[in-house]
Amino acid sequence: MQSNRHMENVSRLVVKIGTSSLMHANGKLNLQAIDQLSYTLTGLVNEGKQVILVSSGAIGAGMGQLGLTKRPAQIAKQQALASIGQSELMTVYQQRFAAYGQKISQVLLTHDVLDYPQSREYVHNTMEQLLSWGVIPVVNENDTVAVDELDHRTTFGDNDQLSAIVAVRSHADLLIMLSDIDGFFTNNPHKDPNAKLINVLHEVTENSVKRAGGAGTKFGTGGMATKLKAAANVLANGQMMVLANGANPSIIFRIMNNEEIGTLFIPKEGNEVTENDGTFN
Ligand SMILES: Nc1ncnc2c1ncn2[C@@H]1O[C@H](COP(=O)(O)OP(=O)(O)O)[C@@H](O)[C@H]1O
Ligand SMILES: N[C@@H](CCC(=O)OP(=O)(O)O)C(=O)O
Repeated sequence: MQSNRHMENVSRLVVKIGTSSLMHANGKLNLQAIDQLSYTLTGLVNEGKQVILVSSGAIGAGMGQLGLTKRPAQIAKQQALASIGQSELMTVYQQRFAAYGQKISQVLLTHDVLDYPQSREYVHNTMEQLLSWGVIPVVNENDTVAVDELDHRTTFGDNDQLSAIVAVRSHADLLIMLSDIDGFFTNNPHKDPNAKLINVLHEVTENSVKRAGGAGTKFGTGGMATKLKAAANVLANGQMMVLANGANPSIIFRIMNNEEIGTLFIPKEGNEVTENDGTFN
C-alpha cells in the first residue's frame, strides 16, 4: 500500500506490549503472541537495529498461575502476583528468544530510580552496554517496591508511561505500542460501532483525550487515556509513536515497512529530535 510513512531511518526502537496482548481471556499466557514477538524483535536486531522491549503481564501471569479471575484490590496481593508472574514471563521470553539465538536481559525500574541523577546514570550505562552488545533489555516496572508515597514517588502509574519515559530517555527513534485494538479511534470501538481509526495524529488535544474511555481489560491497567498521555510525552520530545494491534506482533515488520497500520503519532514538522546524542540518559 502507498504510504507517507518513513521508518527506514529508525535505528533504535522501543516496543511496548500490554497484558491483553500477552494473555488469553482465560488467564493463560498467549504463547503464540510471545513467540511471534520474540521472532520479530530478533529479526529487527539481526537487521542491525537496537531494540528495547517494555513488557507488561507480570500481574496477569501471576493471576493465571494462581487461577484468579479477578485482580485483587490489595496492593500486597498485586505485588505478590507480579513477583510470581514476572519470573514466569521471563522464563518464557528466555526460552523463545533463545530459540532464535537472541540474548535478552531483565530491567526492573521504578520512577525514583530515573528521577535521581546517580541511579539514572547507572541505568543509562547498563542500557547502553546491553544495546551495544545486541541484547534486548526486557523492561517492566519493579512492581514489588513500586508504591505511591508522598515524598518518594516510585510508581510510573502504568507501563504506557514507562515505555514513553524509556523511549524519551533512550532517544529512541520510535515507540511501538502494541495493544488489543487496531489503533486510536474516534471513539471506543467496543462501545461505538461507527468509530473510525485515526491514521495520523500530530498532537494530543483535550478533544483526543475525551475520545479515550477508561481502563480496558480485567488484567491490564492502562486503557486508552494512558496511551494518549504516553503519545503526548513522546511527541513533546519530537519523537514518533505507533499504536497498533498486538494480536500478531509480527505486525511490527509491516510497520517498519511503512505500511499504514495503526495510528502514527508524529510531530508536525517530521521526526527530527533536538539534542539527540543517540544514548540512554
Ligand atoms: N478511542 C479509543 N480508541 C481505541 N480504544 C479505546 C478508545 N477508548 C477506549 N478504548 C479502549 O482501550 C482499550 C485498550 O487499552 P488496554 O485494555 O489497557 O490495553 P493494553 O492491555 O494493551 O494496555 C481498548 O480495547 C478499548 O476498549
Ligand atoms: N507492571 C505491571 C504492568 C501493568 C500495566 O501497565 O499493564 P498494561 O495496561 O497491560 O500495560 C505488570 O507487569 O503486570
